[in-house]
Amino acid sequence: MNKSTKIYIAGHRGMVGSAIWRALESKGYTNLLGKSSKELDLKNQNKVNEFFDSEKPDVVIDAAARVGGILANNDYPYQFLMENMQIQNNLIDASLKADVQKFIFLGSSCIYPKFAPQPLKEDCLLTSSLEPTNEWYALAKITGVKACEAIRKQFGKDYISLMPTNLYGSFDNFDLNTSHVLPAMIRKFHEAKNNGNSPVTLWGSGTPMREFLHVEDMAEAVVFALENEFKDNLYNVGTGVDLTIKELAELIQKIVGHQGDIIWDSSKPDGTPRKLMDVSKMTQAGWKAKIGLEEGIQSTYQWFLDNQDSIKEVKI
Ligand SMILES: NC(=O)C1=CN([C@@H]2O[C@H](COP(=O)(O)OP(=O)(O)OC[C@H]3O[C@@H](n4cnc5c(N)ncnc54)[C@H](OP(=O)(O)O)[C@@H]3O)[C@@H](O)[C@H]2O)C=CC1
Ligand SMILES: C[C@H]1O[C@H](OP(=O)(O)OP(=O)(O)OC[C@H]2O[C@@H](n3cnc4c(=O)[nH]c(N)nc43)[C@H](O)[C@@H]2O)[C@@H](O)[C@@H](O)C1=O
Repeated sequence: MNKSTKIYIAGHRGMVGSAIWRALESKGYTNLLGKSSKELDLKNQNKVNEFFDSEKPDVVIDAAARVGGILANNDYPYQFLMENMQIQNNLIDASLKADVQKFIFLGSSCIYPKFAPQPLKEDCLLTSSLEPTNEWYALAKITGVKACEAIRKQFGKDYISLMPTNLYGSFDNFDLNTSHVLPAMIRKFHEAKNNGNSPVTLWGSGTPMREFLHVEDMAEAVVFALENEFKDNLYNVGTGVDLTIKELAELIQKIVGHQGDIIWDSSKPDGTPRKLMDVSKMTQAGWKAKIGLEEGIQSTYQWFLDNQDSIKEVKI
């Protein structure tokens, strides 16, 4: 890919989009384009079409979405379904009309069925029913994958979908109602440590298993996908390693240095029991994750400490 290629990163202020921006900049890409949601609401089809008409990007990376943890997904099904479909439909359709040559769509591991065989292979998509806490978000993401696949099939364009596992890192959302588990645990253990090692309440049973990928690894995967032509439309992106939520809690408790009790609140949902990615397609393509979980949590905790006054708290 030419370093002056015009690349539009939708969602460039988010955790993933900003990491992609930094990764591209550090590799010498000079023609990056981004708009905040205030400057361009991607739910507005007319505005999106006007933006594509005037800017004419060569490449589009879609890291814009309504994103949240298990509770936000469960409590706001309409926003997670509709906003995500609106954003991605407008971006994908405008890209096709504007003759964008390469489009990278970011989905999520929750597109796969709740009880699919582990590790999750790309071809288990649509083989059985979804996890109820996030089926709305998953359905939106599945339609995004299928729209890119349809364009690939019908128009022969290089539109691909990457399915990240659970992500974490700097610029994450630390709002305790809407965040994912890893930033929530960092904040809860940190605040409890500073409160005389008071007990920390976590959600569910602690038995579900999750796989975590550092956002800088995710950004590297996107750059890899940008610079290489993939033969297929759908690729999982993860580490291929998971752990229980209880093990994650003990690791974060150790890193933060909290010494109190952990209480498990069984009134909160567990979600899917396990969603470990089969990452062999990406490995065969030539990409693999580099940042270990303990190292990644340590640097994320350090980032949290350095940015406590300005941490992001997403409200819905
Ligand atoms: N975080 C995770 O664990 C995972 C994330 N993903 C996927 O990665 C992608 C990025 O997620 P992440 O970075 O974590 O999310 P963030 O919430 O950090 O960022 C999302 C970005 O989307 C933008 N956005 C949202 N709505 C609109 C809108 N209506 N118009 C314009 N822009 C909008 C926001 O822009 P602004 O800041 O300007 O408001 C924001 O910068 C998403 O597709 C998500 O589904 C997949 C798996 C796991
Ligand atoms: C990325 C992914 O993210 C979501 O799926 P999820 O993995 O279930 O989400 P999560 O990170 O919020 O929780 C993981 C596990 O952790 C437990 N848990 C314990 N204590 C806290 C806690 O304090 N906060 C949160 N959020 N979870 C907690 C929680 O009960 C669950 O068992 C989907 O939105 C989905 O759409 C999606 O794509």
